[in-house]
Amino acid sequence: MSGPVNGESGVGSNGGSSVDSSAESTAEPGAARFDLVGLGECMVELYAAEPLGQAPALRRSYGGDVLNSLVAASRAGVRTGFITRVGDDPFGESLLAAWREEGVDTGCAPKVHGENGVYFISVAEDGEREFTYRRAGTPASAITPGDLDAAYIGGARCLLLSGITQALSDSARQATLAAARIAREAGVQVAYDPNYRPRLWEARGGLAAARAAWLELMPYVDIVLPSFPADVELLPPEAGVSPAPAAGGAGMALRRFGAQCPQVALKCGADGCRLLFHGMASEVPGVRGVKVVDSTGAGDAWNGVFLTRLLDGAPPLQAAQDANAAAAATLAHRGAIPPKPATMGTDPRSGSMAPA
Ligand SMILES: O=C(O)C(=O)C[C@H](O)[C@H](O)COP(=O)(O)O
Repeated sequence: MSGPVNGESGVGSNGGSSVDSSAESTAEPGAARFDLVGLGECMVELYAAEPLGQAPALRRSYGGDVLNSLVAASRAGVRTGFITRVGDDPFGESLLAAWREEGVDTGCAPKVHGENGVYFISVAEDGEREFTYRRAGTPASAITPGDLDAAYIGGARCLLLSGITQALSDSARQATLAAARIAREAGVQVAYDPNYRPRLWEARGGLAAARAAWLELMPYVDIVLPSFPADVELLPPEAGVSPAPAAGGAGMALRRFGAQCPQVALKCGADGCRLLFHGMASEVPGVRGVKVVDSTGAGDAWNGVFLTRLLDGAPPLQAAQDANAAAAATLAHRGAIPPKPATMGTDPRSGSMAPA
């Protein structure tokens, strides 16, 4: 299965399933219960306009890469579900309520005993974010393959996985792999954002462990959604290629990711993104003139809208343009998830999305 990046719908397959209208698809879009389900952890999010150590008060929201993408996808009009575990502390119920309010199904997000993770956002002058985590031993990080419901995953058209979930614990890494296998078996497309977070991998074997987690998952991945240059580090070293992530630029990175997966969408921050779908390369410039308040969640919104548009049948180029607009809208707000009305129009299927 192949198609030009700016031509026919481009969600193909890495030797397995497909969610587009092509003949290989085993799951009829109409028959699926969900369009997009994701596995991960959502945390309580705390941030302030001032440097964290000087802020007299912090604002509370919530965020977690996969969940952020599901919210963006849900707002863009597809049916979503979140697979996780939620702590029964004072935040648990409000997390579940917030996700439901966004239209994200919580049927596979049981409330269990324990404390939910927390993360703090520090923002540099240019809007670039840094996270401080309090998430060791959280209920979500203790998820195991035994927590997965094969029918839930099999009832979706696409499954979104993340390297952050793999970094949480050994059982969460195994659950990520098990979910991918279930999806492959059921003919469900697998999308994967490697989202390399060195700080999360520190206690678990560092880059070598992160790379091993990436390598074990890739055979099941139909579409990979890395960021440049951060995620380039995960690629196995190549003879003659400098190990510096930015060496060779985004073009070289795209080629190297393309050697691992037939469909690559490489997010390049302010420069937009590059696509490599079945050998067809393309570049989509970012939205110009955006004042970056906080870059948190931009990549996740990008993933959610890109996948939504592909699931809608849009060509990858169009999907990427809409995803760039959604990411730009996110940059204008503090926190991972921007306020609902400011993000996009009420009828997302009717055309383009409007940045705030
Ligand atoms: O770091 C984690 O574990 C989280 O999930 C918290 C954040 O909400 C996302 O990381 C934001 O992701 P970006 O879209 O890449 O800014």
